[in-house]
Formats: sequence, C-alpha cells, structure tokens
Amino acid sequence: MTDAIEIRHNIHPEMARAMDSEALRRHFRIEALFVPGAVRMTYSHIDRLVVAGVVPLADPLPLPTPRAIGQARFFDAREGGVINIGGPGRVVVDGQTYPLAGDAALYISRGAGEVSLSSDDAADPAQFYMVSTPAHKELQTQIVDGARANRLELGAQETANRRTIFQFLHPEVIETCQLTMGLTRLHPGSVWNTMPAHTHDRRSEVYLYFGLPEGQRVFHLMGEPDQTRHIVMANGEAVLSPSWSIHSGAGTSAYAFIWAMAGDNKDFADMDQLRIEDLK
Ligand SMILES: O=C[C@H](O)[C@@H](O)CC(=O)C(=O)O
Ligand SMILES: [Zn+2]
Repeated sequence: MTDAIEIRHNIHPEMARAMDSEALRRHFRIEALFVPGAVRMTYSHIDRLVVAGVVPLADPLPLPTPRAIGQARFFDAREGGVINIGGPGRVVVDGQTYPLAGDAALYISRGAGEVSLSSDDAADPAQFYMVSTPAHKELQTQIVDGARANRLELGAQETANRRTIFQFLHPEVIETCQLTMGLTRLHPGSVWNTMPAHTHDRRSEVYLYFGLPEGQRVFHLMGEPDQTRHIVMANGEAVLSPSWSIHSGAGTSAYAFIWAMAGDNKDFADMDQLRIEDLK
C-alpha cells in the first residue's frame, strides 16, 4: 500500500476546542511521511494541500496519481515544491534530471508529466518532502538553491528564537500560482518559532519539523489565539494549520522546519500579528 493517500477533512475551530490530544493528532498531525522505499501522501481539504514524503532506495519511485487528485497525471492541474531533507538524490521531470539536496527547493509546474524520484545511494537515501496545491497556469519547473533564495535572519538569542529563514518559493524569487515554501533553521540554543504568533485567514499552512535530535520533541502550538492547544511533534512529522489557527512551536532542542502556504495571496507579510499577552 505504498501509494495510498490519506484524506483529511476540514475542522471547524469550535470542534477543535473539544478535541483531546489523540483527536488533535489524528486530524492535524501527519506521521510516517518518510518510509524507506515508499511514497506517502496526505490530501487535506484545507486549500487542497497535498503533503507527501518519498524515500527511494535502490530503485527510482514514480510519483503516483491517486484518484483523489482527480486528474490523469498528478501535475495536470497542480504545482508542487520539493525539498530533500535526506541524502543526495534527484528528481526526473519529463526526462530532465534535477539533482536535489540540502538547502534548495525544486518547483514543479502544472503540466509536468512523468515525475520520478531517486536516491544517489540507497544506504544514505534521499528523503523528499513535497507540498502541492492546485494551479491555474503553467510556469517554469526549476531549482531554487540557497544562493537564490531570500534569506532572513530573525529573532534573538535572548528570546531563544534566533533563526535563519530561506524563502525558496516566494514572489521575489520565482513565480508560482499560489504555493509559497521555505525552510527555517533554529540556531543552537534557540527553540521558539513564530512567537509572537500570527494567523492569516487568507492562507493555510503546513509545517514539517525535522533536524530534531533523537529523543527530542517540538511542542507545536495551534488553535484559535484564545483557545490554544498543543501537539507534541517528533522528527519528520508534519502538522496542518487551517486559516483560523496559530502555528508556532517550542522545541526541547533546536530543529528546522519547512513551511508551505497556499490561498488567496502569496504575500508572506500578510499576517495578523498577535500580542503574546493576548494568547490564551
Ligand atoms: O506565515 C509564515 C510562516 O508561519 C513561517 O514562515 C514562519 C517562520 O518560518 C518563522 O517565523 O520562522
Ligand atoms: Zn504563518
């Protein structure tokens, strides 16, 4: 069942208020994304985000098109962003090879046909993370590397939130239809992301937490600003953030995360900033 897709339905914030830890985890957390030799996909009805993990071993893995996608081929009406958090690998899109590793993202345009993913070394496999959203026009499939990305230095050591943000799929860097995507690395000793927190009703967001040392966890904060909840996240797990939810977190150590957004605009700064003292 490597090609199965899991469907996540929309949750009204009033329902989230009543959820216990188990229900919050079942509806919002995406686990087991990186299974050796497998493609794992989740389809969320928040902005129709598809979240996938692909770990090829000796053989390349073709990207499947589950029935939920509603098209003959995965990218017939979608775009996607791929970041590799594992060993070196490559993505082949219609015969063109894109080597992918480290701080870089591959943008895959609507209209791409055959997509297959490989690891250079099965003993150190690639771990491809992909987020895909509906797309209305064809653009240019291309790699955005760390040098091309917008780079922001945010936070401070004193508030334990010093972090470097790479904006790979960002309007100042590359044209996409609605997807924005990037990677944030916490500096050693910093543990907080996105505090003060924000919401953005115009967009949904999904976080993938990674680079977390063995035995450590991130307490991901979600919920309406005056009804916050937490989900304890392990390395390599993603969490869905509907438009009504904050998305912030504190780790028991430093970590990194990949964020991706989709919705009515691609304006990263269009956030409704919250004051820490207003959170409940
Ligand atoms: O809307 C923007 C997203 O929440 C993230 O980009 C925040 C983030 O990467 C950070 O503050 O470190
Ligand atoms: Zn956000």
